[in-house]
Amino acid sequence: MKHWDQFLAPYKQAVSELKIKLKGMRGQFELDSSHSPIEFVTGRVKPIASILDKANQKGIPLDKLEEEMQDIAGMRIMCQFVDDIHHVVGLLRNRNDLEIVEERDYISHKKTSGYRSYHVVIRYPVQTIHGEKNILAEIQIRTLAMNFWATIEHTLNYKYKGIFPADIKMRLQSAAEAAFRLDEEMSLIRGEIQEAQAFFTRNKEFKQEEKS
Ligand SMILES: Nc1nc2c(ncn2[C@@H]2O[C@H](COP(=O)(O)OP(=O)(O)OP(=O)(O)O)[C@@H](O)[C@H]2O)c(=O)[nH]1
Ligand SMILES: Nc1ncnc2c1ncn2[C@@H]1O[C@H](COP(=O)(O)OP(=O)(O)OP(=O)(O)O)[C@@H](O)[C@H]1O
Repeated sequence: MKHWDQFLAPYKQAVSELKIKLKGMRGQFELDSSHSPIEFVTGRVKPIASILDKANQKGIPLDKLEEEMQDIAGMRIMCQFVDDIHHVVGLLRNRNDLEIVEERDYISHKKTSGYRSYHVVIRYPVQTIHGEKNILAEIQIRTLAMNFWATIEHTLNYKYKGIFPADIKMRLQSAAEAAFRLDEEMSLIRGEIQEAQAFFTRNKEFKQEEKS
C-alpha cells in the first residue's frame, strides 16, 4: 500500500497543479471580459483497481506503467462549442510548462461506439523533494454535449461490462449523432449566445457595484 502511495504521489500532485493552471486560464478570460473556451475542468488519478484491470487487459507489466499507461493522471476540459476545443488545444500547444507527446482527434474520427473528444497526451514535470519527475497525463477536451453522452455511455458500460445489447448500442450511436447535431446547431447561433452571456456578465457586475 505504501508502494502505491509513493507511486501515485507525483500523479496526484500533477492533477492538483493542472487543475489550478487550467481553471486559472478560465479566470484569465473572465478578467479580459472575453469568451472563455473553457467551461469547466475536472481531473482524477486513476483508481488502483482500474490501473490493475487496464494493465491486465493491455498486457502492460507493472514496472512499465510509467511509460505505457498514459491516463494515470487524467484531466478533462469541457467547452461550450466545438471551435472552443481547437482554441484550447492551441493554448496547450503554446504552453512551456508541459510538452505534448500525442494528439488523438476523436472528433473528426469518432470511435465506433459514437464517442467524440479530442485527446492530448502530455509530458508534465513534477517538482519533488528528490528532484524533477516527468510523468505522462491525458487531457480529454470535449463539448458539454459530448461529455453528457460519454458520461451516460460510461455508466451503461459498467452495467453491461462493455458488451451492449444490439438495441442499446444502436440507440447510443444515434444519441451520439444527436449530441453532435446539437453542437452544430449551437455553433450556428454562437454569436447570439455569446452576446447574451456578455450581457448577463455586465449586468451582474453592475448590480454588484451598486450593492457595494
Ligand atoms: N464513455 C466513453 N469513453 C471513452 C470511449 N473511448 C475512449 N474513452 C475515454 O478515453 C480514454 C481512452 O482513450 P483512448 O484514446 O481510446 O486510449 P487507448 O489507450 O487507445 O484506449 P483505452 O484502453 O480505452 O484507454 C478512456 O479511458 C475513456 O476515458 C468510449 O467509447 N466511451
Ligand atoms: N482524463 C480524465 N479526466 C477526468 N476524469 C476522467 C478521465 N478519464 C477518466 N475519468 C473518469 O474517472 C473515473 C474512473 O476512471 P477510469 O480510469 O476507471 O475510467 P476509464 O476512463 O473508463 O478507464 P479505462 O481506460 O481503464 O477504461 C470515471 O468516472 C471516468 O469517467
